[in-house]
Amino acid sequence: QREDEQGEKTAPPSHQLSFIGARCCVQSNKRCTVIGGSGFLGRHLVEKLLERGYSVSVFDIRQSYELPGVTFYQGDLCDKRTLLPALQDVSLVFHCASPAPGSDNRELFERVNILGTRTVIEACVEAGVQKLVLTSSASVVFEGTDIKNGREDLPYAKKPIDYYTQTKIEQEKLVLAACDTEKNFLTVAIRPHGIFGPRDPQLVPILVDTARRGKMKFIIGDGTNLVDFTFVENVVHGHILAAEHLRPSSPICGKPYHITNDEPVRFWDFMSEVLMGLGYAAPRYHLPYTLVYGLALLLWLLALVLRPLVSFKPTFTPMRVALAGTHHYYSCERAKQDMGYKPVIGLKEGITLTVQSYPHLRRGA
Ligand SMILES: NC(=O)C1=CN([C@@H]2O[C@H](COP(=O)(O)OP(=O)(O)OC[C@H]3O[C@@H](n4cnc5c(N)ncnc54)[C@H](O)[C@@H]3O)[C@@H](O)[C@H]2O)C=CC1
Ligand SMILES: CC(C)CCC[C@@H](C)[C@H]1CC[C@H]2C3=C(CC[C@]12C)[C@@]1(C)CCC(=O)C[C@@H]1CC3
Repeated sequence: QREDEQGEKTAPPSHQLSFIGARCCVQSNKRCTVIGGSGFLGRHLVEKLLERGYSVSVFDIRQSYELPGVTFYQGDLCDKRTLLPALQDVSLVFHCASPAPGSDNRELFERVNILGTRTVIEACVEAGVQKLVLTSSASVVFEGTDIKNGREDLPYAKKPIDYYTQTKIEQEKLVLAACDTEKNFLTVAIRPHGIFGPRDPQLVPILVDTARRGKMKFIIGDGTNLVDFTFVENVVHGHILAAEHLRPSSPICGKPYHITNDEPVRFWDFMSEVLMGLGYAAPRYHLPYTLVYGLALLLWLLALVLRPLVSFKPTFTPMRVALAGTHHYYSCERAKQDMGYKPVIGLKEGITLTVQSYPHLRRGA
């Protein structure tokens, strides 16, 4: 093990890692914990970290898989006592836990994303963790109107489109404000957008379910709006780059970074390609954006009023309609400059890999 100019333990070149990793223990600066590691992004991150010679622990409210070499800690991140054991002797923590965006449960979002993140920061400091990488979201600046090539200096949304976004804003502010080079506690926030890939529980399953119910016939608006969809491996790559560039002298300390595929695509072309890849027809008929948004708002209000009596979940929520009918794509120039980010998988290849990974969602399966 070597030491760099900051006195930090550094890893040997990556070709040595598998050899050393196979034979003995992993260096202390390669011990990390992934909070939310049972989830879609979390599990992909865990797999890549293992591949790169890290020793990985997972902290999550549920355990969704087993992997040799991964220690699981099950618990709620809002509870510091259960969280602390998962952070012992760890120098790096990834925080990618959140309630699902579709849950519309204000109390839950506030508890987990705001109070819980405060707890994560306190626990990291108490346990002597040196680096915290947060999975934020590019949506923290999205208010339901067009964003074209948005950079990180856009202001946070003043009117966030839902509780998920509102609490992701607070979460990001907390983590970035906690960055303290004097105390050697360094933080950074990664803002991905529209993550897709194998095992995604959201985008493709919701899309297929909507198609199977015969509701995927319409294009909201004129269909030319450009959006970022980011293949999960690129998001993982951005997280690992951020962790490895996080040093006291680095420009990335305390900053947010957009991580995208850097290939904005028409929202409806992307949806059509996924649908057709799985054997479903692409949507064809156009509906005016304002009409659909108004209807979605009405349905959402109705669901809210009727909640004590009946529970129903509309497919076309105002949030989904806004995401489907506006431009929202982001520049990842800052990540390219400060940490040499470049997507590792192109959009076309990402779509192919994703479609292939869902044989059970194919038409007729
Ligand atoms: N999926 C997407 O398109 C995008 C996701 N993100 C962010 O990426 C992160 C990961 O998202 P996904 O992997 O898609 O979601 P996911 O739902 O698959 O994973 C989230 C994980 O957090 C865990 N979790 C939730 N509450 C917890 C609690 N109280 N204590 C411990 N663990 C808890 C869940 O059990 C789950 O395993 C989230 O922070 C999300 O906000 C950001 C941008 C886009
Ligand atoms: C029914 C159809 C009109 C739309 C089906 C696809 C949608 C489920 C997805 C399209 C864009 C996605 C997206 C997210 C969730 C899934 C979609 C709405 C996020 C809200 C997930 C969390 C984030 O941080 C931002 C994402 C933006 C894009």
